[in-house]
Amino acid sequence: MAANLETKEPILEIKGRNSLKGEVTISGAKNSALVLMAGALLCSEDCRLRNLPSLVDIHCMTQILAALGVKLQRNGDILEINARDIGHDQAPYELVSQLRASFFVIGPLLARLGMTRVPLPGGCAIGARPVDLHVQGLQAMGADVRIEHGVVHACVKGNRKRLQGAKIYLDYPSVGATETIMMAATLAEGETIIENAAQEPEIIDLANFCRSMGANIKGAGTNTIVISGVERLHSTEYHVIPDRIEAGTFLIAGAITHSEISLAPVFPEHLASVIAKLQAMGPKVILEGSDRLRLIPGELRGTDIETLPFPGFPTDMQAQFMALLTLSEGSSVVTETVFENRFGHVAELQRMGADIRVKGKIAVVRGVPFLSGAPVMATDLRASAALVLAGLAAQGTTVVQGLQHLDRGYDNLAGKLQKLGANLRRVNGTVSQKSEEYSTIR
Ligand SMILES: CC(=O)N[C@H]1[C@@H](OP(=O)(O)OP(=O)(O)OC[C@H]2O[C@@H](n3ccc(=O)[nH]c3=O)[C@H](O)[C@@H]2O)O[C@H](CO)[C@@H](O)[C@@H]1O
Ligand SMILES: C=C(OP(=O)(O)O)C(=O)O
Repeated sequence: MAANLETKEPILEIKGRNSLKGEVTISGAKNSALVLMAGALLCSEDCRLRNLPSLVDIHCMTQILAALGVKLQRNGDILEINARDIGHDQAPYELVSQLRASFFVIGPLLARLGMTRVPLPGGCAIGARPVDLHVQGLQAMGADVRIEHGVVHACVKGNRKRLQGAKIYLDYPSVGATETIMMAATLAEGETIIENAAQEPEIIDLANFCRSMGANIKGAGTNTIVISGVERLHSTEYHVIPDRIEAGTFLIAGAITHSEISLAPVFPEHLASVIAKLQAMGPKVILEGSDRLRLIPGELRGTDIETLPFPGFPTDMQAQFMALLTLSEGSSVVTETVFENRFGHVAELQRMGADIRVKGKIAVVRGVPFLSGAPVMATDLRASAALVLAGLAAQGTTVVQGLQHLDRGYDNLAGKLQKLGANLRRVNGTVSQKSEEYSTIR
């Protein structure tokens, strides 16, 4: 029990074992919106992004663009961006250090200005996360790149004004490196071919966004992307795709609480591996119309999961699935192949009674009959979601700390769960175990 927990940080108190009901609206995709905001730097005319989620990461990216001299205006889920006058070539360290996607400004800034300086990025502490593939790609396109005091300095070599098209093979299909090279190549001279490119839906969204501004990009969504550089891009209005990871998190919320819920809008093809694994465990996922999913709960059986680049099972869903596996019958093996340090949630799930053993990149989960509420600390974004999910199913009260991680990437997760009937509340400051202020228990 989390009795009389004293904390000044905001926390989430969850009373578990409530069933959920109803429909949840899925917000725009964080990882798409962030890279599209960087992509807007490629264009000197107005860009309007619709369906932007409300997240700390988005706010932070807005501040980075503003610090570069970009004019921005947000109205609800719409963001107007005008990057005609980029006044600074250096992105500010205090902001860039807070999120990984901040580094993605390097490609567009280099393509637009011929030079730029971008500090090494932050983001979830889930591995070393180097930027060597981004750097090698830019170098192949004729950039001089050096790293000094944690800042990447890049400029177009010699007296050329534009980057040059190149054939680039990625040693690993890195999402970020594919995006950096794609954006840089959009305004380069000649043709760029990216081989072993990432195939994530966010790559297709970036290609569609750039195309809507007049870029010439083919093959996005396959492992070979061909970009023919153009001299300039024009104004656009663009709708961000739904967040497949938020959708996956809600599917698990339904499965772990044995509740029937539906979610929309979603692109079901973005969730194919997640749906396949859920169905292998017992619940059913039904497609209604073209963009609504209904989760029908079922008895939970363990299954094995291996994270892989898209279309494989997403690393950004591994922690949430692990929460579900802790309550599933039998043993499951979870193999994390994308990031070398993405098991931060394990120790916290163990505090709630989960039976998990970790060796290197493999975790063996043996299902237990129940989890018990406990005070737990989120170590990164998806770990925080996993703890919330575990809390929804646990007996008693779970108190999740470290909400700065959750706020980076989930648009009002607590509010959306509350609307579905979850018994939770967010508290800023000191908390005790008293429960009068909880929402009504069904
Ligand atoms: C803001 C954003 O979009 N974040 C997503 C993006 O992160 P991000 O773009 O950082 O992920 P990458 O695909 O680049 O990283 C995958 C692997 O490649 C390695 N690597 C990457 C780049 C590089 O230059 N050198 C290198 O070795 C990384 O350390 C990691 O082990 O894709 C990940 C993989 O789907 C997701 O988990 C993140 O949510
Ligand atoms: C790892 C993630 O984000 P980032 O790359 O921004 O750290 C994530 O979205 O799960």
